[in-house]
Amino acid sequence: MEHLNISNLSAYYRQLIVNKEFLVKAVDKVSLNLMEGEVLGVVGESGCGKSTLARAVMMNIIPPLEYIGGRITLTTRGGNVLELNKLTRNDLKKMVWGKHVAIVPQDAMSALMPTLKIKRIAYDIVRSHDDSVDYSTALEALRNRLTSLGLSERVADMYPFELSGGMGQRTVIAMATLLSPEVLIVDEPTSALDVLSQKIVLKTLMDLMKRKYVDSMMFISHDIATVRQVASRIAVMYAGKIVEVAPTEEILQNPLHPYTKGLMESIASLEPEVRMRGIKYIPGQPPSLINPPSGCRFADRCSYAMDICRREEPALVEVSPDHSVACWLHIRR
Ligand SMILES: Nc1ncnc2c1ncn2[C@@H]1O[C@H](COP(=O)(O)OP(=O)(O)OP(=O)(O)O)[C@@H](O)[C@H]1O
Repeated sequence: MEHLNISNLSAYYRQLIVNKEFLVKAVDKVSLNLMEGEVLGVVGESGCGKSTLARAVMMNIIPPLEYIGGRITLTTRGGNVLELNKLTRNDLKKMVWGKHVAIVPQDAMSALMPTLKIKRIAYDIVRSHDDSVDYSTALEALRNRLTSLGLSERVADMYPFELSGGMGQRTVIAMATLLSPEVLIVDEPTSALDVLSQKIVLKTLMDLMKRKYVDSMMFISHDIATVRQVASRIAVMYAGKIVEVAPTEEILQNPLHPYTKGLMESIASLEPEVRMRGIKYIPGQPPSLINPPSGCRFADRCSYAMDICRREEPALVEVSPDHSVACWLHIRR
């Protein structure tokens, strides 16, 4: 079953620079889908639009971000189809967020109210999606969820600052998925953690899938080495666009887009700095998203660039089963 279908999604930031308005095309005509049982990794370097994509998929559009166009459909376990881009913010809050699609944003832990205990925060989260739930039901659900994910139920009585980085992240994940949504989006869930905590958080995420607390996951990270451990498919994002999507092993063994190739080479590097930054192997910078080039956005950094690459934008095309790429080297004209 396809839980999420994203088609031609665009979301731009409206920015005022010296009294002149500009649009930052952070997510530009992105199409992706998410199947039941899969973890889709979304990778790309800092600033390519990953967090904006997460917000746009949820339709959590707050100025200066604007929804420009595209369709996001979510199919529930019961087979209902919700078109998220057609719902009001209030409907999304009541009917969709937390219940059918949840997000653990970047730095989620630091966004929690430090003066409230975890149980109170969890109750507020549940109530914002379903105001018929009473406090003791929510608390029992939280305790059960914490223990089934290997956390002590005592966590419920703690304040956010009492939790270590890894434990805090696992608690945030448990709270975000308390209502067992079909889709979970996690944005850089392990970036700020030490290696051991990273492993434990990844295990918690996999446990969520195994126990069917969530049915599918979008795992956003700049770090392919982490993504490859959990994702069944990987989508590579560059300058607001998806440039390649394929099953994890396929994209690791046979990357087609020159940008993806650069990213893959970086995983093999012995230098931690190169592994972290990913794209150091490819000279140059990504283009400005205010006025991106009209052809392929990677053309200026690409050693294979041809005339057409600077003239026309390549569409994301399936070149072999399940393997799509947006690159003129691989698209038949
Ligand atoms: N509030 C904002 N106003 C204007 N531009 C923004 C705003 N937030 C982000 N951007 C721009 O949108 C683009 C995409 O940013 P986004 O945070 O989605 O990227 P990212 O891939 O998630 O990067 P990172 O991993 O560093 O968070 C960047 O060029 C960024 O500068």
